[in-house]
Amino acid sequence: MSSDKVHVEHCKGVNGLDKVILREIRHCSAEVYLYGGQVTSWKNALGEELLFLSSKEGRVEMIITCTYLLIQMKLQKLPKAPGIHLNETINATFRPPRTIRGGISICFPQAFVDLILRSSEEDMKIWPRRYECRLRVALGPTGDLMLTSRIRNTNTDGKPFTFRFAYQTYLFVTDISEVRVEGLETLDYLDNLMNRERFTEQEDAITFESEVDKVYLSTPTKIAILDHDRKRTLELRKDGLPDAGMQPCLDVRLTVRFRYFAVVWNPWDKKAKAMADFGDDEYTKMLCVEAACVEEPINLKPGEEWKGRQEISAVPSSYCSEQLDLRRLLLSG
Ligand SMILES: O=P(O)(O)OC[C@H]1O[C@H](O)[C@H](O)[C@@H](O)[C@@H]1O
Repeated sequence: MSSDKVHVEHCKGVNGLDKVILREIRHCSAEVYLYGGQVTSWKNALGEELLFLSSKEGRVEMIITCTYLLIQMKLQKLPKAPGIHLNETINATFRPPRTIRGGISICFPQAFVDLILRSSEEDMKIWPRRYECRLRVALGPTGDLMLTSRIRNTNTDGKPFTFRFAYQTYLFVTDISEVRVEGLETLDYLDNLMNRERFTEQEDAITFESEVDKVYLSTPTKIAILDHDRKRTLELRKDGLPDAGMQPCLDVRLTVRFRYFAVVWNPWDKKAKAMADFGDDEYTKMLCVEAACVEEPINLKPGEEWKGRQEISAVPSSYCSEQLDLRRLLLSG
């Protein structure tokens, strides 16, 4: 790719670890490390960071292989549109879906990176299942951050396996006491701080005054996180997928709607102090809102593949939800 078109860049990050930077045309950006496939940065067009990263070093965990292989980096272009040609003497050949070389091509980029993680022999000792885990991290045309995961059972012994999944998304907020979460009101939740007992949310919107660790059930397709101080709303969507389905043949795709679960977590002051990889006051600057399948594990037979997806967009809080929908409709129409 020539330098004026570089929207995806593979480079070295902290401690020489490989990372990929995605840049969208209005200068929104996202960074993803091959180590863990972890998205460590997502910035809007003003260069403001929208994700939270702890200032402390993380813990050492016994985990299965966590360095993904980079399999594809792409600047996706719309097909170059055939124009209206008044001069019939031109001799180029136009034949959709082939592109037309010359004239003015309209490029509408959507940069993405595809990563893959496969079980190694070492992993088999810890979790004796063969799998292929694919992750696509993409920036949408308006700077939305889109994550798509596909997990495939590649067991050769005919055995199914089960797993749980979450996009543990640490959002940066200006001041947690000024944050509201909308879309989860009146829903049932399991409270992790009360032995996963089931309650019904009584508040009109969720606000934060103490530690929260809840798993909301049957959640809607959209959850809004309103950051009052920054006058910004983060909209998390976890739908837009075909219905869940299983077919009696190999190579089926299972699509699970993340709408069923959403984890909302903030450790608050005491737990923050007790966490070695978290600054004492950093709880005021973050909120975890996670699209997850944590209650019912996902079951995959050999050859089956599960797909999950999460999208987040950042918009000024002055947009009301109808305007959001209208804007999205106009952009997609
Ligand atoms: O420390 P970690 O394993 O990364 O988990 C951090 C937090 O993640 C989730 O949000 C869970 O609901 C919490 O119970 C947990 O404390």
